[in-house]
Amino acid sequence: MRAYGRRHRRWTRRHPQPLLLVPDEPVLLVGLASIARALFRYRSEAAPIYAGLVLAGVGSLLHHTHRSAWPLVALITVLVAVASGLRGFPWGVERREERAYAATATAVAGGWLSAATALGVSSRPLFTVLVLGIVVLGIPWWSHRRRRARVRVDRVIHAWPDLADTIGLDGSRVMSAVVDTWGWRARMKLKPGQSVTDVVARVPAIESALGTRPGAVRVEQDPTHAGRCTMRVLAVDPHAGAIPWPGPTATTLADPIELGVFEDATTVRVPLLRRHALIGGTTDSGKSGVLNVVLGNLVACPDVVLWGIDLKGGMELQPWAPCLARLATTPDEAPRLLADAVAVLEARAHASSRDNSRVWEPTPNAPALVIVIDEYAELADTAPDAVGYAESVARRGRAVAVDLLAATQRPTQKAMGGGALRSQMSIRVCLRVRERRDVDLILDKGILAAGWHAHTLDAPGKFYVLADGHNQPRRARAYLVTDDHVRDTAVRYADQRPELDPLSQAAIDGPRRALEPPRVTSADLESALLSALDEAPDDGLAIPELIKATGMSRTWVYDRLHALATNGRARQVTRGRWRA
Ligand SMILES: Nc1ncnc2c1ncn2[C@@H]1O[C@H](COP(=O)(O)OP(=O)(O)OP(=O)(O)O)[C@@H](O)[C@H]1O
Repeated sequence: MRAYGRRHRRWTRRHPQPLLLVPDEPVLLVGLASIARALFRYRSEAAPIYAGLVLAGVGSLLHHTHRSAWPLVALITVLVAVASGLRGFPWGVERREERAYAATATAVAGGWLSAATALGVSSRPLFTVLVLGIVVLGIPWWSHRRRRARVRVDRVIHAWPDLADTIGLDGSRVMSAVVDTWGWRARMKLKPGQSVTDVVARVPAIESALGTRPGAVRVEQDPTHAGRCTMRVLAVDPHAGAIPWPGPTATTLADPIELGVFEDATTVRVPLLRRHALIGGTTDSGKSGVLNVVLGNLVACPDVVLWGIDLKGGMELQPWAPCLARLATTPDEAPRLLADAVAVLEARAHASSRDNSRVWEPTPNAPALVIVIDEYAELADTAPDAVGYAESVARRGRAVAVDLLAATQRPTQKAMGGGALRSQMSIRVCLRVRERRDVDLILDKGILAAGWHAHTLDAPGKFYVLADGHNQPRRARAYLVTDDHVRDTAVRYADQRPELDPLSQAAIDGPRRALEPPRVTSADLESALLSALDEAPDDGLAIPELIKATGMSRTWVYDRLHALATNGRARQVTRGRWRA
C-alpha cells in the first residue's frame, strides 16, 4: 500500500493535472464577483475611466431632465476649479502642481458636462472629446509618483495580516499610514505580549516581505505605548542624489533651521538662537551650500539683522547682499565690522545689566545680530586684528543675541585660536575633510574615534552635525540651494529686513573706536559664565563644560560659581553640575 502511495505521488509529480476548483456558488456569480473585486482593487488606476463613465451618465441624465441647467453647471465648474486651484478644495490636495492639475481636470470635466447637458452626450464631437480628455488627463494621473505610492501602501496595509503571519508578527495591525517624499510611514499596533524588540528583530523579514532594498525599513518605538511602534519604509535612499531646498521654514530665529535630511529621511533641525555655529570642510565639500540653507532661512526671519564677511571678494555672500545690512569684502572692512559688533554687544550687555534682564530676546524691533563669515581662516590670515573681535563676540555674544556663523576650509589651530573660538561654537557642522585630524579640529577632540568619520563622506553637501540634540554620528545631507533659489529668496525678502534697534545703532554711530584688540575683562568672563549657566540644560553643566565656555581655569570657575551661588544667581543641580 505504501509502495502504491509512493508510485502515485511520483506519477502525479511527473504528470501534473490542472487544478479543478468546484465553487459552491454558481460560476456566473463567482465570475462577476472576481470582476467586481478587480475593478475595486484597481480603482485608483482606473479612476480617469470611471470619472469619464460617471460624466457620461450624469451628462445624459441632465440632458434629458434639466437641459436648460447648463449655465448653472458651468458656473459651479468655474467656482470649483478656482477653489481647487487656490486651496485644493474639495480634492484635499496641497502641493502647487497637484492643485494645478485638480483645477485643470475640474475645468475640463465641468466644461464637458455643461456642453453635454445642453447638447447631449451623443452629439458628435463630445464623445471624442471625452475619450481624448480621459487619455490626456489620465497620463499625469497614471504617472503621478505619490498616487502610485499611496496605492502601493494601501495594498500593503490590506495584505498586512497575511504578511504579518508569514514573518512571525501575527496579530499586529497597521493603524494608519502616510506617504511622504521618501516613502511611507505606518503606525502599528502589536499583539498583546509583542514588543518593538520583536519587530526590530524581524526587520530583514519585513524588508523581504515588502520587497524593499535591504536597510529600507526602520522601526521606532511609540514613546507613549509599549505595544505600538512606527515603521518607516524608505522607497528611495534620501542621500542618493541632491535634495532640493524646500524654501525657508523658519519665521523667527527661535525656530530651528532645517539644514537637510539624515539617512533615515528625518529632517536635520538645528536651533540657532543664542548659539554660534562653525561649518568646516574641504574645498567643494558644500560649505557655501550649508551657509546658503542657513541664510535662506534667516532672511525670512524678521527678528534677525544679518551682517556678512566674505574675503573672497564677496563671491559667496554677494548674492545675498540685498538682505545683508552690511557686507565686508576687504581685510580693512572686516575688523571694522567686527569691532562694531563688539560695540553692539557691549551696549546690549550694559543695558541688560542696567535693566536686570539676563538675556536679549530678539523681536523685529530689537532684532538679533548674526554675523556670517565665509572662510574664517582667510580672515585670520589677512586681517589678524579682526580675530580678537570675533573671539570676543564668540565669548560674550550669546546672551545678547549677537551670534557668529563661520565657515572654514582650513580649520587650523591658528585659525581656530588654538580651539578657543571653536569651544564657543555650540553648533558644528563637518562636511567632507581631507585629513582625519580635521574632524577633531572642526567637531571636537577625540570625536573621530567615536565614529564621526567625516573623511569618508563621499558627496558634496553630506555632513555630520554636533549640536544640542545631535550627539550621535549620523550622516546627513544638506538641501541644495541653487543660484536661482538664492536670487529669488534674496529679492523676495529684501524689503522685509529689519533694522538694528536704536540702542545698538547708537553704539555703532558713536565715536569711532581705535581698532585695538579688545581686552578681556573679568566682567566679560563672568557674563560668559552666566550665559552658559542660563542656557544649561535642566540637569546643569559639568565643571569641564564651564571651563570650556569661559576658557578659564578650574579654580576661577569654582570661585565664581560659589560667589554666584551666594548671590542666588547660580545653583548646584547635582554634585558637580550647575545652572542659573
Ligand atoms: N547639498 C548639496 N547637494 C548636492 N550638491 C551640492 C550640495 N552642496 C554643494 N553641492 C555642489 O558641490 C559643489 C561645491 O559646493 P560649494 O561651493 O558649496 O562648496 P564649498 O565647500 O563652499 O567650496 P569652496 O571651498 O571652494 O568654497 C557645487 O557644485 C555644488 O553644486
